[in-house]
Amino acid sequence: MIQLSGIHYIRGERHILNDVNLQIESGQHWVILGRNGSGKTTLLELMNGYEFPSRGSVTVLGNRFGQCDVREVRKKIGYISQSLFEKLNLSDPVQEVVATGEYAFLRFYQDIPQEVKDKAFDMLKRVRIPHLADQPLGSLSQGERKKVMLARSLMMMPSILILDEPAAGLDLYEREKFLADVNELSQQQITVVYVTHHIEEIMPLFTHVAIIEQGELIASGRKEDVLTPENLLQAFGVSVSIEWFQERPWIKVL
Ligand SMILES: Nc1ncnc2c1ncn2[C@@H]1O[C@H](COP(=O)(O)OP(=O)(O)OP(=O)(O)O)[C@@H](O)[C@H]1O
Repeated sequence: MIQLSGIHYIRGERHILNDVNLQIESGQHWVILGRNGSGKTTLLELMNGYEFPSRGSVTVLGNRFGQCDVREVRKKIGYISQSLFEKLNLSDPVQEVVATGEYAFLRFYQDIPQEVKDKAFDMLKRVRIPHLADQPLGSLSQGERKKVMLARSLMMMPSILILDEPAAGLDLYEREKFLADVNELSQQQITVVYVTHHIEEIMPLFTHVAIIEQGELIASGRKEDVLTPENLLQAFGVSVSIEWFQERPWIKVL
C-alpha cells in the first residue's frame, strides 16, 4: 500500500528524516509514534505527496511519486489534520462540510447534488452525529468537529486513511468516543495510518507501530514487539512499564 525507501528529507542545514524505510501492507494498520518535532507530520506529508524527499522513493498504491499524477493518487487517500480543518469554513453547515469530501473541495459554490447530500447524511449517521447536520461547523465541540472530519474523509471511500494527532485537545470522554469510531474502521477495507505521541491511543485495530526519534525510525513492526520499555525510553527519554488491558497498551512512568 505504502512504501518508503531510503528516505532523506533535508531542509537547509536540517536533516529532518534520515534513511527512513517503511513498508505498509494491505490489511495492516499502523501507528507512528514519536515525540514533538521527531518528524511524524513530515512523514505523512511525504505519503500524501504534499512534500517530496531529498533522496529515496515514495510509492503509494503502486504509484511512485515523481512518476505519476499525485492528485489522482490523493483521491484514494483520506487525510485528517488540523491544518486541513483550518481551511474549512466555520459558518458552513455540517452536512455541507461533509459533502465537500466527495470531491476534495473545501467549499461548494453551486447546489450540492441530492445524492451527495444523502451520502453525507449517511456518513454523519455512521459517526453518530446526524442531529448536527444543519448546525454551523463552528458551533460544534472539539470532539464533534473531529467526527465531522472523519465523516468527510470517508465520503470518497479512501483506500488509505491518514490521521495526524486526531485526538489532540479532546477530553477523556470525547477522545474515547472518537477512538471507538476509528476502531470501527477495522470492519472496512481501509488501511489506517495514525500519528500520535500518546501510547494509550493505540486501539486494538492497530497491528503495527513505527517509532521515530530525531528523524530516524528506531523500531518498526508488530505492536507487541515494538512497544517495549527499552524502545519507549529511547523515543521519549522516560522509563516506563507497559501493561496491556483490553488489547490496549497503558504505560506507567517509573
Ligand atoms: N520546511 C521545513 N524547513 C525547516 N524545518 C522544517 C521544515 N519542515 C519541518 N521542519 C522541522 O522538522 C522537524 C520535524 O517536524 P514535524 O512537523 O514532522 O514533527 P512532528 O513529529 O510531527 O512534531 P509534533 O508532534 O510536534 O507535531 C521540526 O523540528 C520542524 O521544525
